[in-house]
Amino acid sequence: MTVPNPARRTSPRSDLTTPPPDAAEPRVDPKAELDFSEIGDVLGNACFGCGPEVPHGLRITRTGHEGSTSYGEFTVIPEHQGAPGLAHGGILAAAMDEILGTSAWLLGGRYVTGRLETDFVRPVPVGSRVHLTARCTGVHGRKAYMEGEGRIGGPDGPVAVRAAAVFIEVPLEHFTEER
Ligand SMILES: CCCCCCCCCCCC(=O)SCCNC(=O)CCNC(=O)[C@H](O)C(C)(C)COP(=O)(O)OP(=O)(O)OC[C@H]1O[C@@H](n2cnc3c(N)ncnc32)[C@H](O)[C@@H]1OP(=O)(O)O
Repeated sequence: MTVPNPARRTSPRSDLTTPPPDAAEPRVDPKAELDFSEIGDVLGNACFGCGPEVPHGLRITRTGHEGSTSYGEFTVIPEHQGAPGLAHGGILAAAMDEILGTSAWLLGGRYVTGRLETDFVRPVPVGSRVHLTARCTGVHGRKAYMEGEGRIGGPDGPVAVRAAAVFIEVPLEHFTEER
């Protein structure tokens, strides 16, 4: 297996996903926190990322949070393959989108992914349990800057994927208007 060179893989962040100097510190909304711990499935069960019974979905379990840092896990199943025996990169990006979106949710607004940048650091074999972490690095207007990583086998396992993103706050109509 190819060994990644950490010196060349410091961060997926670009200027677009780096908070500006005058960004505010993230503040967790107590009501969103309540959603996280007591409702969990507030968005329904159809989500490809976290729906517990979506066929071939990621079925990510949110395992906890500390401030805006959130944690989750999922298992790579054969239907998540790209190259034989290995997770598809799009699956790993979707997993990062989900956990980054979870941290954005904790801020209390309704956020959608505007931009998602991903570094694929090492291959992830089918059967792996992937441990996801995400956090908010700053808020500026409607923009929430996010970053996170996925590790193989445990919270201290080797990093397989890193992501940085900017999420944009949207009104409720974003989800309800007819298109
Ligand atoms: C416990 C339960 C947990 C629940 C946890 C739930 C987890 C769910 C996770 C899944 C999340 C998703 O996948 S969401 C689905 C994927 N995403 C989408 O479908 C979004 C599609 N795109 C859009 O609808 C739109 O482009 C928007 C809303 C993103 C932006 O449009 P807009 O509202 O007109 O805003 P606009 O004026 O263009 O931009 C507002 C500001 O954001 C910046 N901005 C906009 N787009 C970008 C961009 N790509 N990259 C950088 N910056 C951007 C602009 O420069 C501007 O900055 P400034 O001028 O203010 O400085």
